[in-house]
Amino acid sequence: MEQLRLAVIAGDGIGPEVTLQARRAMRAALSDVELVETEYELGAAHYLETGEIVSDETLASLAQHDAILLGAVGGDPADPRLAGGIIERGLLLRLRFAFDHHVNLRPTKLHPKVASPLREPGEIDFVVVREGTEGPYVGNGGALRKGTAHEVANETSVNTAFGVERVVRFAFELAEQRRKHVTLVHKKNVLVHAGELWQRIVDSVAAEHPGVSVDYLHVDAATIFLVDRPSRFDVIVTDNLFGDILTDLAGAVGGGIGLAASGNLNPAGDFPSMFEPVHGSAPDIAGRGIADPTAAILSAALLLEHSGHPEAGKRIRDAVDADIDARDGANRTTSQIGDAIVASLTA
Ligand SMILES: NC(=O)c1ccc[n+]([C@@H]2O[C@H](COP(=O)([O-])OP(=O)(O)OC[C@H]3O[C@@H](n4cnc5c(N)ncnc54)[C@H](O)[C@@H]3O)[C@@H](O)[C@H]2O)c1
Ligand SMILES: CC(C)[C@H](C(=O)O)[C@@H](O)C(=O)O
Ligand SMILES: [Mg+2]
Repeated sequence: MEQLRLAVIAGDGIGPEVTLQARRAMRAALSDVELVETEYELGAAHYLETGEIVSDETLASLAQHDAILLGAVGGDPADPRLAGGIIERGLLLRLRFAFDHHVNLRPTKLHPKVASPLREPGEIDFVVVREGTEGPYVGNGGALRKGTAHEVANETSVNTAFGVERVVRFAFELAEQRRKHVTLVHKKNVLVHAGELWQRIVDSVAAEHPGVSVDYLHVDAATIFLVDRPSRFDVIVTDNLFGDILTDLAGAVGGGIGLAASGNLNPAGDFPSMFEPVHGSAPDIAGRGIADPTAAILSAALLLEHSGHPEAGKRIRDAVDADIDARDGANRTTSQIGDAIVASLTA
C-alpha cells in the first residue's frame, strides 16, 4: 500500500491538543494510503527539560519524511529562559530555512456561517503568499554599544532577486488558477531598496501573465482594505514580516485565528513541506481543552493536497464545512470539534 510518511511536531501549549485532532482527521480521510507517523519531541518544554532545540541529526531525520505537521512552538514570552525567541528562531525558523520553505501559503476564506468581526464582510476569499526565508527574519543585524544610552540596534532585511522572483512567480501561477489578480504589498515609499526590487520583479513577471491584473498597496493601506473591503483581494504577495502581520489580521477578519491554516512550502520538493496553524501555542488557554482545532485540521487538508492526496484533503474540507454549518453558537471543546469532524469523515 502507498505510504505517507508524516513527521509530527506537536510542540507546546495548545500544539499537542490541536495536532491530535488533525491527525485523527487525516487518518479518517485517507483511504488506501498508510499514514506512517513519527513524533518528534521538540519545542520550548523539550528545550527546558533537555537543553536541546533541534540537532542536525533530528533535522536529517525530519528530512526523510514526505511532510511535517506542526502544532505550535514557543512558551511564555515572559520566561527569561526563552528570551530572544530562542525557540521560535532556533526551531521554527531553522526548519523553514533548512528546508527552504520559501512559500508561506496562508489562505483566508470566510465560511458563510462564520461570524466575521466585520460589519459588511462581503466575500472573503484570498491567499497571502508570504515569502518565508528572507526579509528581516534572517537574523542579520546586531547591537552597537549595547546597554549604553547610545545603543544602536540594527535589524537588516535581506531581499535577494532570486528569493523574491521565485515567490512572485508562485503568486502569479496561483492567481492564474484563481480570480487572476495579484496585489503586491510592501512599503516602497520608505523601504526603497527592497521595495524597488519587489516592484521591478512583480512588473517583469506580470508581463509573462497578461491575463492577471496587478496592483500595489503600501502595507499600512493594505490593513485598511483588509478590514474595509477584503473582497478586493485574490492573491497577496509580500515579504516575510508584512506577511506575518497581515495573516494574523486575515485570520481575525476570516472569523478567528482558530480557523487559519498555513503551509510552509518547498515547491520543488527538495525537502518536506511543513503545515501548521497560523496561531501560536496560546499559553493563555493551553491545557484547558478549549482551543479550536479547525486551523490545525485545515492545515492537515493543505498538507494532503500538497502531498499528492487532494481527494483526502477535500474530504477534510467538506467535513470542516459541515461542522461549521452545524455550529449553533454553543461552546465546544477541542475534542468535541475533532469528534464531529471525524464522525462526518467516517459516516
Ligand atoms: N507557528 C508557531 O509555532 C507560532 C506562531 C505564533 C506564535 N508562536 C508562539 O506562541 C506563543 C504565544 O504567542 P501569542 O500569544 O503571540 O499568539 P497565539 O496565536 O498563541 O495567541 C493569540 C491569541 O489567540 C488565541 N488563540 C490562538 N489559537 C487559538 C485557537 N486554536 N483557538 C482559540 N483561540 C486561539 C490565544 O488564546 C490568544 O488569546 C509565543 O511563544 C509565540 O512566539 C508560535
Ligand atoms: C513564531 C513566529 C516566529 C512566527 C513568524 O513570525 O513567522 C509566527 O508568528 C507565524 O506567523 O508563524
Ligand atoms: Mg505570526
